[in-house]
Amino acid sequence: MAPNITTVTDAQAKAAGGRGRAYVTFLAGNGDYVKGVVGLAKGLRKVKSMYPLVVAVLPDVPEHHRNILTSQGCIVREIEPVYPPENQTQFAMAYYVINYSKLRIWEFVEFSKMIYLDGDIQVFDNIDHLFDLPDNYFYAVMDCFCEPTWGHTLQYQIGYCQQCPHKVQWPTHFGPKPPLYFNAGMFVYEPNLDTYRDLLQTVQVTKPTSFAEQDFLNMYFKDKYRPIPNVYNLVLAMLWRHPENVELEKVKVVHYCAAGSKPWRYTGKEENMEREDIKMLVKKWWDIYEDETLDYNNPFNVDRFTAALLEVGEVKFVRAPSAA
Ligand SMILES: O=c1ccn([C@@H]2O[C@H](COP(=O)(O)OP(=O)(O)O)[C@@H](O)[C@H]2O)c(=O)[nH]1
Ligand SMILES: OC[C@H]1O[C@H](O[C@@H]2[C@@H](O)[C@H](O)[C@@H](O)[C@H](O)[C@@H]2O)[C@H](O)[C@@H](O)[C@H]1O
Ligand SMILES: [Mn+2]
Repeated sequence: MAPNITTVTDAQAKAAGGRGRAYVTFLAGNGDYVKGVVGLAKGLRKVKSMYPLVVAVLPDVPEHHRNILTSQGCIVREIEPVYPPENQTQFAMAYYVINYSKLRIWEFVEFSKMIYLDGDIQVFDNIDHLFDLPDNYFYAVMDCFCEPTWGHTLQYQIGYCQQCPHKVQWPTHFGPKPPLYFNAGMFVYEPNLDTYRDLLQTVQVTKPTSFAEQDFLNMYFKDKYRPIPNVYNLVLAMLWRHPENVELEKVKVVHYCAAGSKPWRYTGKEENMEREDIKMLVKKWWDIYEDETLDYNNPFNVDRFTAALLEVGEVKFVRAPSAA
């Protein structure tokens, strides 16, 4: 079984000399998103991240999926679902209703700082330095409003997008420009029990909207949000909506959120999916997913892992005599 993380209070953690750092993702259901999380775990290993990957799993994630994640070195943590109040909202995607459960990750106070990554994200360059960003803010990449999934909004209807605010100006008679809006597939945050309790209480008195927990988090962290460069979360639609804002060779994190772009389901049939850059990014994901040298229990990795620990002198490894 995965190591059990005990929840410590902030005071206890501070007394113990502070808390750790980790990446965290979210997994729901018994479907194929587990492949996304395995790919993410291997991608973080490939870029030699120093920090573990915690996977917050809903109760409906089957044992054998949890075992796969543990065998890939993930820390698997079961969470209870979070449901929004009864509502008539038409979510942009019906399944978005389960994404409110992401809010449970504010309870992981055994860690001082975490980077949340969707399961359909891959990290192609080391981003550990983001953990050193100043505390007390919420860091994420700005989203784009140009996809039809935004069809219900004024921004989309007048062609306004924060990624190119000078192309179509926000009409003054519409009132103040909308605050900067982030994509909630990747963000840097600090777990905190007071914030956690307030998030859960606030969600129950907030009318759900199209982008579910993403809209909610944007409303909740409006005053703490600080944008970080697009290279930390390339929302794929940027490739055809704002190519002038993308330098593909500099991109560190790719978010496979465009319709038809999930690598483990890719057919190339949906709109924009036949693009050469999409095909290249999907192949890059598969190259990592299928690379056995990146498996956690691969002898190559275990030796490297042992060497790293020995180097920092944290543990004394005494090789057991081989059973053979
Ligand atoms: O059936 C599902 C749907 C979503 N997710 C998780 O919820 C995140 C957000 O959903 P998704 O990435 O599909 O939303 P998008 O970014 O494509 O709008 C996923 O990345 C997964 O981590 C999951 O585990 N199982
Ligand atoms: O539950 C709401 C989701 O909203 C966001 O996805 C959207 C958003 O990025 C739109 O801007 C795109 O047009 C769309 O394709 C994409 O699915 C987050 O990526 C996801 O983690 C999750 O919060
Ligand atoms: Mn996503």
